[in-house]
Amino acid sequence: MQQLQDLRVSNITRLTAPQTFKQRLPVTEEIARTVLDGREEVENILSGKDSRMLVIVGPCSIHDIKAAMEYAVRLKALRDELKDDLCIVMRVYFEKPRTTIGWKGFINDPHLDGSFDIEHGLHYARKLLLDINALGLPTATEFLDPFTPQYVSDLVSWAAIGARTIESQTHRQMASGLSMPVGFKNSTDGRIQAAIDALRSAMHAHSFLGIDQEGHSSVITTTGNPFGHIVLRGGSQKPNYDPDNIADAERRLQAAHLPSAIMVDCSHANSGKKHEQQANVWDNIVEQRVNGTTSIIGVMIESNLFCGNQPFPDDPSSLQYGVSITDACIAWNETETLLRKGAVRLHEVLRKSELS
Ligand SMILES: O=C[C@H](O)[C@H](O)COP(=O)(O)O
Ligand SMILES: C=C(OP(=O)(O)O)C(=O)O
Repeated sequence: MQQLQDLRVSNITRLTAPQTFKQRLPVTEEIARTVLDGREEVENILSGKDSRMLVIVGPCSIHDIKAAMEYAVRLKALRDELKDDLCIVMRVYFEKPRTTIGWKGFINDPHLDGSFDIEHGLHYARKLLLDINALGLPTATEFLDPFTPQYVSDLVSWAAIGARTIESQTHRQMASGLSMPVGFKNSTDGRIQAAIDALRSAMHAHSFLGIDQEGHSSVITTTGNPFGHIVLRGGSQKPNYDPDNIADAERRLQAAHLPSAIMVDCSHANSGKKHEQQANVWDNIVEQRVNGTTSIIGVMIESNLFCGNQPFPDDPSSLQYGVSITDACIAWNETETLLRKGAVRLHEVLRKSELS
């Protein structure tokens, strides 16, 4: 008999089950409080009970635990300082969806050397999420591989479904079972409708294939996620955060009988992938909010200790510390300045609406 399967599979390595990771790296009471409070803050912003601006900010991707922790310590202090006007959550992205090929993130290849040590990637990712939450700083991530949430989603307060997977039924089903609010990006070509369709799909119950906590192939049945919203990230080399595009998104959401809750990604096609442009997008969004566009509930910013990016290394020891190895980010100093400036501007509006 000729071989019928695995003709193009060179290896299958069994992974440790999610529950074993959780026993090795358990959640403490204090960490659980940070995760749950973070989710509740985001939910309150989405339902209009909390009028602060949600800010998902942090590196395009995590590749160095030490630098990520240094960033987290700084961000926690800024979160506390600006807490009256902004709800700051750290972007902690471990999975990178690629347009064609490229490094697929820290979980897939944590040693940056093509050894694809996913077992350690999951371990270090879980450990970093625990450490960041232990600071009292909630986390945000993109979920890409449908098995990843079983390993780390208990430590995440906001999740994204990215522009490259927004039309995928697998990802919509996954989002329907996630325990935290989820942002759905518009497609890479700029279409908003795919994000709205994803949002509607994820609100519903689904049954699909997945793994359970013991790592067994299982049927997962979900109840649907009521805390979804769209994220405008621009597309086809064009931004989509201007008032006309925001109004168009509001109309489409209303037509679909969905709440008008929109996040704007200051990076990606909204910045033309030029990190210097992110501040302009942020300023524009703050002004739209000040002028009464309450449908804009939050922003995403790609920021790192130092600005710009560097090529994926042949030799990981040659990397510059605190600089992105995926999309270019704004530097920490600029992040602090622009968030402080925006918070002052938003403060007047928040106080006015509280008084009225
Ligand atoms: O956010 C990161 C990138 O924009 C995304 O992973 C796509 O990257 P690529 O087009 O370089 O593959
Ligand atoms: C890949 C990302 O974004 P998008 O899906 O919008 O391209 C990202 O935020 O890292």
